[in-house]
Amino acid sequence: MIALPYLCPKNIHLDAKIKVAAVSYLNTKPLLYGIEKDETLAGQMELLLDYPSNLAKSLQQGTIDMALMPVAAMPFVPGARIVSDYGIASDGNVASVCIFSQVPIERVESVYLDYQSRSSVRLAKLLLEKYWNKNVVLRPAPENYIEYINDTTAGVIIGDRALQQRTNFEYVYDLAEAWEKLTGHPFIFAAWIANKDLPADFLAAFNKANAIGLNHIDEIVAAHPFPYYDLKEYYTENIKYELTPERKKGLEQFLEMIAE
Ligand SMILES: C=C(O[C@@H]1C=C(C(=O)O)C=C[C@H]1O)C(=O)O
Repeated sequence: MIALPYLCPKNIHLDAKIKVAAVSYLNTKPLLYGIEKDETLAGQMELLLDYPSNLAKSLQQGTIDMALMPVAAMPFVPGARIVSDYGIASDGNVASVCIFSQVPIERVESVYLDYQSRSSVRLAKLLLEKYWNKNVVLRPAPENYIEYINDTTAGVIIGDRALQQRTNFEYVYDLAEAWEKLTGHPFIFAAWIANKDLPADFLAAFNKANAIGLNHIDEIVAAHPFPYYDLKEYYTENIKYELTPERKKGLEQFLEMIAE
């Protein structure tokens, strides 16, 4: 039989770009710096931005191929695997993942859970129970929920909005710091995750490109004026980008604890 390569559906897919989705917050800018500048990668992939809970949904639904996905969603995405050495982590004191409250945690009776998050809301539930020993009402958050954080109702807020809210509340409880106190481990919030095999050469180039921005932090800070928080401190002290063995131990423990 004569092979007709131009009719083979496989060849059509050769032209399809790999759909990669990243977190749309400031915390991800250093990882994207090198990726966006790399012309070879740009030719191979399409970059989309969204908030974390939507990234998990898109990977689960198969509308994207790879995402900087919240690790708490891993058990719900069949075939999910970490495909890079970079992600969004913290060794304690992440600054942008906190429970915000106008009363001390001892008096909190209910907590709104940020609809944009998967990892931090799961972490908050775990910490309220095991670190603060509290039994509170957990509330799904409407879009404008920050307005309703008052009195004995607290709220988990993540990302840029959390950095903006730090001076608006009497009490700010950092969840990576509480996790570190509870377990002695760092915390990984999100990692580059795929649920299918992707070309090894693409993944290798993608991995390398992640590291480039980490050597250009001053330039990235200058390109993103942000009056609410010192981004240099955020990128160098609060967020940790390398998925080191020590940080992966924290991830392993988190996944074990949420599976219980
Ligand atoms: C530190 C952060 O890490 C994140 C928190 C996530 C989550 O809670 O699901 C997911 C991705 C990261 O953006 C943050 O957003 O502030």
